[in-house]
Amino acid sequence: MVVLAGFLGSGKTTLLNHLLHRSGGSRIGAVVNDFGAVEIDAMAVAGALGDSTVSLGNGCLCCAVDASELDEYLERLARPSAGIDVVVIEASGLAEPQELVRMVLASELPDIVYGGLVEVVDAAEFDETRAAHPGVDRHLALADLVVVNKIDRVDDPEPVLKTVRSLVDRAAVVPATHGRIDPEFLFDCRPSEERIGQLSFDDLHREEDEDGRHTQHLHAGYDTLSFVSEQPLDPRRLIAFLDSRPAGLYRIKGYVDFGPYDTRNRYAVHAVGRFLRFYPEPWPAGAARATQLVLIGTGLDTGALRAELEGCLSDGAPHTDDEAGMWGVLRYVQEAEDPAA
Ligand SMILES: Nc1nc2c(ncn2[C@@H]2O[C@H](COP(=O)(O)OP(=O)(O)OP(=O)(O)O)[C@@H](O)[C@H]2O)c(=O)[nH]1
Repeated sequence: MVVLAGFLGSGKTTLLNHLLHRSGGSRIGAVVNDFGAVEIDAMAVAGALGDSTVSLGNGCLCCAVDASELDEYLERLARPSAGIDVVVIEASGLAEPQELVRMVLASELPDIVYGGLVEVVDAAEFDETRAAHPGVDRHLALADLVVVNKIDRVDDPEPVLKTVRSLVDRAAVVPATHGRIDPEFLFDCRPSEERIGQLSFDDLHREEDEDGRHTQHLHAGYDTLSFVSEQPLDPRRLIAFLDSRPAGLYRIKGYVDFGPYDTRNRYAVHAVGRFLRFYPEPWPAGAARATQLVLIGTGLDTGALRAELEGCLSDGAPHTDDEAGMWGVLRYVQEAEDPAA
């Protein structure tokens, strides 16, 4: 069992998808823990995994009451007939990794072996994330492997790599772009006995008891908004909304239906801090045409945001004379970018 954690939008799902495509002979199962009522992450990996994905849906895995709940999911993936070698638990971007590690260590399933904590870091947003959330340092100190992702977004990766190395406790620090790390590296990443000692149940409980379980979780101060609509969105209105998004709105993910503006494709959307990208992809056969978005941030007026998103709904006007309607969106589509390549 490998626990995959990292702050919102750092690239956990991207890394998981890379592992799924490059795992060689190993079979990988995944437990996807999303934050928000719409299971965007589960949708993003489901195609690649089929029956080997378990999605925990709404809520946060680190707040699950006990390990037995997790065991229920793991049992499905760990049974020999599933033929799965490695299970990756992708934590929501706001999860507390030590809670997840504690739950894996507490698993009563005989076949479950804890295989380490992988933390993904967004190299481009690292300084700001740390400044806003000092808890991130604590997470890095617990990690067995730190993937410093999005190296392509920084001019000089050395300063961030140096800072990360100063925060880890013997963990390997690997720079990466689009989560492309050697899977062998990750699967071999077993914690030494010393590390298990460091992450003993006692230590983890102690931390929990002293500080209170929920109050210090990263997600305690976060607002989330899930927006679902079967009515397509108007591309110009959505771009106007995104261009003026409030600073506290740190993360947006999901799929957008632009209706008649592009009947063939849905548009996966990712905003992380200042970063915004659309990824058009053909609608999967049989998929319901709908927009599904999750917005996460601090100090959000979720009622006002919902109203603004409702204001982005298309009024159904024909667009035949409006070829330029999608230009704003296409500005944020990157050509020939294939995260899985
Ligand atoms: N430029 C660049 N973008 C990346 C890289 N890795 C991931 N991304 C993009 O960053 C965005 C967020 O990636 P995800 O993999 O969804 O991040 P996540 O950590 O699973 O996000 P949460 O589930 O919200 O915590 C997507 O638009 C990715 O395509 C990278 O190395 N470079």
